[in-house]
Amino acid sequence: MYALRQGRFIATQASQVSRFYSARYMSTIYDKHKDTFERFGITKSGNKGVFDGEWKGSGPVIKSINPVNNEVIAEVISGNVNDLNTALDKVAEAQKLWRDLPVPKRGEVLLAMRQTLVENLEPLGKVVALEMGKILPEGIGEIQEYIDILEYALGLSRMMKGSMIPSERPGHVMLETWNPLGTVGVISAFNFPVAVYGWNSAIALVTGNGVLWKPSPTTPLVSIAVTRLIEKTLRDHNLPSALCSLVTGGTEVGSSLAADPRAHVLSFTGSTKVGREVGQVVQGRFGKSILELGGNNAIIVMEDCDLDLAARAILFAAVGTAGQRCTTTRRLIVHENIYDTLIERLIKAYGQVKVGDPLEEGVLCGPLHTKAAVSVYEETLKKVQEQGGKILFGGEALGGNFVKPTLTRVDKNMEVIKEEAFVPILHTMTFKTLDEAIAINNNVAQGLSSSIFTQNPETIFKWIGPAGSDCGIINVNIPTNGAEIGGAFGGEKATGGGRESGSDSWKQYCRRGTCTINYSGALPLAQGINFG
Ligand SMILES: NC(=O)c1ccc[n+]([C@@H]2O[C@H](COP(=O)([O-])OP(=O)(O)OC[C@H]3O[C@@H](n4cnc5c(N)ncnc54)[C@H](O)[C@@H]3O)[C@@H](O)[C@H]2O)c1
Repeated sequence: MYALRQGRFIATQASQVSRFYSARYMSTIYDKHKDTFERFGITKSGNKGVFDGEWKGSGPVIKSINPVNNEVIAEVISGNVNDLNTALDKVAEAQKLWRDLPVPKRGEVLLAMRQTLVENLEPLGKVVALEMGKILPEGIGEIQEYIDILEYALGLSRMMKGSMIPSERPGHVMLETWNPLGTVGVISAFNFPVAVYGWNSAIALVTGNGVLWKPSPTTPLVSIAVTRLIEKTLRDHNLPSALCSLVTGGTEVGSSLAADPRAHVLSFTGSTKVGREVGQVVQGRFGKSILELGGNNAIIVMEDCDLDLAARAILFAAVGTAGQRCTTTRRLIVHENIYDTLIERLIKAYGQVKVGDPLEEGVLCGPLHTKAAVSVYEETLKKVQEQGGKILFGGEALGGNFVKPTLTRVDKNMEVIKEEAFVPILHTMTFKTLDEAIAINNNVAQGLSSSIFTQNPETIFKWIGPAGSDCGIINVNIPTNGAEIGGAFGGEKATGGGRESGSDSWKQYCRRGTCTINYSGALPLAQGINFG
């Protein structure tokens, strides 16, 4: 029965995918979306990928590739280490002016940036979809996230406060101040080519810092588009536009930025492998790092849950963004009594998923970002089978960068499920007791996001308590993805320990000053020490 359904699914998918190559993409992507690119001053070639108050670029030419058909969209002259050096000096110069603005005045500038993004919401979302490969609603959602965090930062501009601390000495006052650190270097990953910059830059700016952005080398166009909008806003406010500088490029520029003491905070989003190196380099120079690294997120499904709700949540969390979110659900831990029922529903739901052009309505799963990711998909499934697991649904590359979202049946001890494969593969397994389920959830190196589906309050409080999930994000009755900007975002263990966005994450972008002011005219010492 399943085989039959699966067979029909493969045929439909294959015909859909081949249509992309033949009809839809005969004209070049750039020409087809010329108006959108021209709106941001992006041409087919010769785009300058460095901004430090002026547009330039002395590094190698990099190509932005459309993941739907691997056609070059446009070329960018990236930056090199010299460009980075100059840009870091320019940001530092601009920051001197910015740090002296009263914080609510900084908030006004952020409000204007928000307005510019609102006016460009759809076109920017489209550039994300074209360059990264995520579906259009998610591309637009990413820009919306940037808008949301700017609103949050505007609120912060009236609320970032220090505290008064009781002093043990008479006639003394102790207080805490929060001042900017200087420059925040942002190195971002391909999968959130705008939102990661938004989360960091909005908070870095409201706290009085300048920002230097090194985006993923595979998504340079949208970083140019965003920087142009920010540049205009800063100029409109008579502020030095180098405050938000950009240096596109690859490993060389990234590693130089990590090593440079002029980047007082280095916010790195990417793989655990690279993040481990970056973290050590920044620590070696006593800089501050915010590390947002890989995840291996699980959903636990308890017997007492609302199964409809769980099934719907799992589908989008595992298949959305073609499995290329740091918070994608990669492991499904299901109570043994409901496993068969849930898997049957999921297989049915997976059969309805439309894989295809991210700009087409109704498509839920776009292509993988690169061809190399297709090999990761195939190799992971090979390992599943070698280690004794089974493929329950999917398991096929569909041509180009397209793959079929896949469900596997694995044992909780298999090595393959300990790795983060950045593709739409969901490993399913069973458990008997809550303790066992929590142990499985925690038994991986990564600690980003986790969820439980249950209606039992005791289970909920155990899950969020000291013997519960060891992740930074601990959800109940919602999936592992879909974080709101109001909370602190980030994870433990090999996810790096960083926190971004809401709550008190803003403090990471600040120098904390503990100030003791003596107005007594005498000199009493702390701890009652008397030197006579
Ligand atoms: N935790 C989070 O918030 C979060 C969010 C998004 C993505 N991610 C993770 O990012 C990964 C996918 O993104 P990716 O493939 O772009 O990651 P990646 O590690 O390959 O690259 C990330 C960035 O690091 C740069 N880089 C590469 N080598 C460097 C070096 N030696 N020094 C400094 N910079 C260097 C790259 O040019 C890129 O800009 C996944 O593991 C995903 O889980 C995590």
